[in-house]
Amino acid sequence: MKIIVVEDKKQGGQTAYEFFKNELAKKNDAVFGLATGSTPVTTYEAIVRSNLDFSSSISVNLDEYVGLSASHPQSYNYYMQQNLFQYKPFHHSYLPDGEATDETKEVSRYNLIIKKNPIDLQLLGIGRNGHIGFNEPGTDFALKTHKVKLTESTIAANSRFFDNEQDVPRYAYSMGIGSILRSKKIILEAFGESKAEAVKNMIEGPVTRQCPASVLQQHSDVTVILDEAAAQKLR
Ligand SMILES: N[C@@H]1[C@@H](O)[C@H](O)[C@@H](COP(=O)(O)O)O[C@@H]1O
Repeated sequence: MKIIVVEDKKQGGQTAYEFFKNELAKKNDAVFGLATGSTPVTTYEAIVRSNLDFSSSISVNLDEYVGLSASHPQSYNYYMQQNLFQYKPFHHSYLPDGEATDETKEVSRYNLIIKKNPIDLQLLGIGRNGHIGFNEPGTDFALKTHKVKLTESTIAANSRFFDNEQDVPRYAYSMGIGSILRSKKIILEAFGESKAEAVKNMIEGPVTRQCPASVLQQHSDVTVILDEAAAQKLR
């Protein structure tokens, strides 16, 4: 793993943006794996400020809450529209459908999309408990897309985006770790003290299902972008 420590999340976003720029320069029809949450916001801001053109590229998002429509303000579909797609449209953008009525079909549909569109550059954040996407502690590393029961700690952490904790969906669809690991290049961003423990476990801890992000130690091209606060527990 390569580790880059930046001054703040704005600089972190700029650093991640460079990866997008380099990928597009190699291949204008590249496939980008995209993430949501507060962490990638500065990356999307840097992309929006730039002249990068994604109109020949594909995006595939990591996850979506089960039960939320694409127009729900807390859905990840909505987040992507607001933060990126309205300014930088892709040739095609894929996300799981939170309102799918047949869950088994939805999982197969999404797996087929990932199979047909191998990810060149995957952007990741990390949960306070070490989750990536919505792959919570204990998840089998071989899994592809699956429906996840969110842990209490994730529900509590994500409740800040909702009016109250009761409104946070209890389930999500998530790309599995097996699929994430097949991305050619991965960048993971983490900002702030609340991520320091998960970052330490990811980088210095054993590879264990208890910290899903630790599996990234087994991938050959991972860059971790941290601010000082997120890096503070590293040796
Ligand atoms: N499913 C998302 C993840 O993809 C994200 O990386 C993580 C951290 O979120 P944040 O960036 O808001 O701290 O939690 C969420 O639950």
